[in-house]
Amino acid sequence: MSPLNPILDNIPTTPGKFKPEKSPLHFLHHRLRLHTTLPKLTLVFLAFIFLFFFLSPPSPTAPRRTLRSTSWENHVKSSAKPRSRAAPIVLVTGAAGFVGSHAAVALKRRGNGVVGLDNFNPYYDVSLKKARKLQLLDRAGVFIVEGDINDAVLLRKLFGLVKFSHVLHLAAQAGVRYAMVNPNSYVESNVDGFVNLLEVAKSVNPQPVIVWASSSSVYGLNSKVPFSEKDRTDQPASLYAATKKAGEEIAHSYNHIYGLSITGLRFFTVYGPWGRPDMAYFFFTRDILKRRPISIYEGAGHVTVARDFTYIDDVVKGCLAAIDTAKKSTGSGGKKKGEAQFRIINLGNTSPVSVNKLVSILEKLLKVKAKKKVVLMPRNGDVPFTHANVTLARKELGYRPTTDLETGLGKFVKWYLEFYDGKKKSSW
Ligand SMILES: O=C(O)[C@H]1O[C@H](OP(=O)(O)OP(=O)(O)OC[C@H]2O[C@@H](n3ccc(=O)[nH]c3=O)[C@H](O)[C@@H]2O)[C@H](O)[C@@H](O)[C@H]1O
Repeated sequence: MSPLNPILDNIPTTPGKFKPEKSPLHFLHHRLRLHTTLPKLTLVFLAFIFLFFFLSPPSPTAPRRTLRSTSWENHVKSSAKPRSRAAPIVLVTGAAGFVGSHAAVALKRRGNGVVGLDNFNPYYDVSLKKARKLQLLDRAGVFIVEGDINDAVLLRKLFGLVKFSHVLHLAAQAGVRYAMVNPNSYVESNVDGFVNLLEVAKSVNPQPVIVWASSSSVYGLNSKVPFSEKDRTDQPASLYAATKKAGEEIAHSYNHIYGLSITGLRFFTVYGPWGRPDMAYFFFTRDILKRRPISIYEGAGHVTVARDFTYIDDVVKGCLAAIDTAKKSTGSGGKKKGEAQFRIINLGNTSPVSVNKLVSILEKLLKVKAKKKVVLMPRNGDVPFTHANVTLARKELGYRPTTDLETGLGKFVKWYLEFYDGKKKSSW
């Protein structure tokens, strides 16, 4: 794991990189030419202390706790300072992710205190996550701690440093199809990690409000459209969907037992600049530009596959409105003091577009004809159709999506061409 906090960049990461013949002990010994036993022993002791503090390997997930640890703590505290006393102070998990980076920047820009947390895992190109950190978060003044939501010690440390009023929990193992490749990663992040976060959140005082990302995939095989929060969600089509649904049930139990105020937002296929390379619109763009064939799924009986593609700025507005409209948690120190708010809200675009149409928009924007292969949708967790009913989002959050797919993809393509051409890095 590479150190991402600039102040910690020069600390050796692995003991194996340390060359004994150039150790501080050797250096001091050589320079001082000590001949008596007592000073030698003192020197050995001092050297041992030095080696212990500076060269002990960090835990794989927690920030490096070295003699300089106060530096990262100070960064956390200063990033958490809101512009005005009444403004929210938000811990954003998954802050180097697609939605997380945009949301953290938007919160900071409007004057909230914001601290990011992200484990920079290699599910997709880590350099894109690092670029989001450098070009979005650092520029906006959001400090990001490299760590994992499964690290309870780190979470408690963060809550000890800052009285977070809200957690915007966006850290997750995303992607529908990858769940067949690495099922355990979904349980680890979306179930274990979420429980770990809620355990810490319920026990601190004051308890923060939790706003978190669920998914349209919980509707699974539901065929009643548009999808309303009242529709059944007990037929997941993928393990990803099952873990998001589990998250909703877990959230309910923590709300019920401990008085945590929790809002789950069901995101519908979010896309836009700085997006995720594992998503179809993103890798279709890469493959069309590289003149590689792309597979367009269709359902049995030539049924068109479609998604309610939702532009990132609309989703971010929904996240911020969820923070602003959430009622406070009622518990303290792990004890419920009264009923707390529990919400589940769709954040979609309300106008599904077929994958065929998505591709034709990309062809127009990229000025390249795609090499299309129409294939039967594999049994890999995909569902044929999503369509959000956002009546509740409008009522609760004042949510009104404003970006159609053509406009949103135009912004994505502009970013994509600048980012990858600018980096002269066309393959990943
Ligand atoms: O809202 C969600 O809950 C999820 O949204 C997203 O999943 P999806 O809606 O499946 O998006 P994405 O993979 O971009 O496929 C888009 C379309 O292209 C079709 N598709 C896909 C691949 C391919 O090769 N061909 C193809 O036609 C495919 O069948 C689909 O119709 C997030 O990844 C997920 O993390 C979760 O947040």
